[in-house]
Amino acid sequence: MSTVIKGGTVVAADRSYEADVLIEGETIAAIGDNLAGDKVIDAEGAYIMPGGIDPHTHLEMPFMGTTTAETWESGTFAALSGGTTMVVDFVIPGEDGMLKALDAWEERAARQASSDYSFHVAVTGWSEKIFDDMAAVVGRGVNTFKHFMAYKGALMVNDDEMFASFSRCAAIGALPLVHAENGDLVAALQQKCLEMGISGPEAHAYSRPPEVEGEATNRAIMIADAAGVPVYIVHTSCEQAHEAIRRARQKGMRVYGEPLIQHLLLDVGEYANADWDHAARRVMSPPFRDRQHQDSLWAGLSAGSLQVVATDHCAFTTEQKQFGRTDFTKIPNGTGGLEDRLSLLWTHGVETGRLTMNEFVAVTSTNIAQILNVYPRKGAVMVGADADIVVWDPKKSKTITAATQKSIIDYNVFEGHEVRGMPRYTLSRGEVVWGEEGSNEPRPGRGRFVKRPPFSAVNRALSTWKELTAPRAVQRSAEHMPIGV
Ligand SMILES: NC(=O)NCCC(=O)O
Ligand SMILES: [Zn+2]
Ligand SMILES: [Zn+2]
Repeated sequence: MSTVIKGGTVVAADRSYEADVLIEGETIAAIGDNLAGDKVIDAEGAYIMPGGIDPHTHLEMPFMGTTTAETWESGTFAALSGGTTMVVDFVIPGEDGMLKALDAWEERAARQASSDYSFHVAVTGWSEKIFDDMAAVVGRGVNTFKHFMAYKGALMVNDDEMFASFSRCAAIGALPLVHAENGDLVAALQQKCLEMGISGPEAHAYSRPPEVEGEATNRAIMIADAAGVPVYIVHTSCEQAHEAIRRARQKGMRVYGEPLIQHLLLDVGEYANADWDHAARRVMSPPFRDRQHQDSLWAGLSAGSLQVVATDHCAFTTEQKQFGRTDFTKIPNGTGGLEDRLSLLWTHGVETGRLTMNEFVAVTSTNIAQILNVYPRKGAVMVGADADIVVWDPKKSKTITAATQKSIIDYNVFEGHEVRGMPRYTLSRGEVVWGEEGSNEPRPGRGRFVKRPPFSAVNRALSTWKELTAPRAVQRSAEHMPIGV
């Protein structure tokens, strides 16, 4: 059975051109003029783009004494409805270690996911077992490891542990990811706010100023440089962190920065809202910033110093947020955005001229696939690639509201935002899973795990360079040594 998408404009990361796209089974078989297939999908007036990849989600994740309420079933369905065809979710090891945690995540995802998925695994300490398990994790198709510099007393790792883990990543061809906030400082500033009697959600932003993020970002980059490994900074929210990334990249270091759609669009003023629930629903780390930081992030996306737009979809219900009713440090950290990332970025990026359509495709899909070493199987409209495609209608519009969203959370932090640009159809491996001819129901069990091999081109190049420039002892003959040595 073949399908042809007809009458649209293919928008890739490097160019746009008019063509039909022929799909045979699960893959793209041809791109060209006047193609024919058993089934026709109308793309007149629309753009044919690679499906979005969200590289940062937390579905059903145990965190801060509770578990994120978005399930694999609801989260991946919400993703498809917004044009995202693959999510990469964070596995957080418990007492049983990485491999058991990976088993648990795989089981939940395999049973429920409608979209394809992959994983990152967190390194939350250091031991011989973690050293060994990291190689086993890579053997199972996961090439990225997450490090939290914040969440003191829970997930946080120190500099020694990060250096050990980053060095291990270099050896096994993996990419370290970092949540960059100085966890000691955050803990001290949280305590200070509580002592001052500021216990509401507004204290969340006071306790995590941009400097705390900028310092940690710079430190993570320096540790990665010493270890000889590329590094990916998750949820880059401010100029200070962006500056550290920009500076490192100008020096030739292999550093990636990931702004979130929330940090691009939502303002720190949200935490001052008189309604406690409104403010608490927006508590995430790092917190929202002001306009100056948002402008810096937008500039980074067009300048190329930031490469990816994600969501860090980590969604808790209002009831869960209320665990922190009397103490902001107990409000579960996290917000959502998985469903609306593409429409919001299109509206505020492409429609305003901040981004070209090609840059939009790059930061929502292609760059991510390249960085995560799964390109061009994912992230490309190309012959031989998986037919994960969004037929994007730039004229379709909606007002975002929790009342109609696919996410099962009882609110949406973008409530009331108008967006223009939405999927007409979303195809996952050749099948319409959302749109006028789709069933528009979750398809639990349809999604597949996407293996990502180690040793990307960047890993290899950096290892080669590090080996060439490694410290070497100078061989000196006895006559050039001080007497007595
Ligand atoms: N970002 C956030 O507040 N929650 C999710 C966990 C993390 O990524 O830090
Ligand atoms: Zn984080
Ligand atoms: Zn996260």
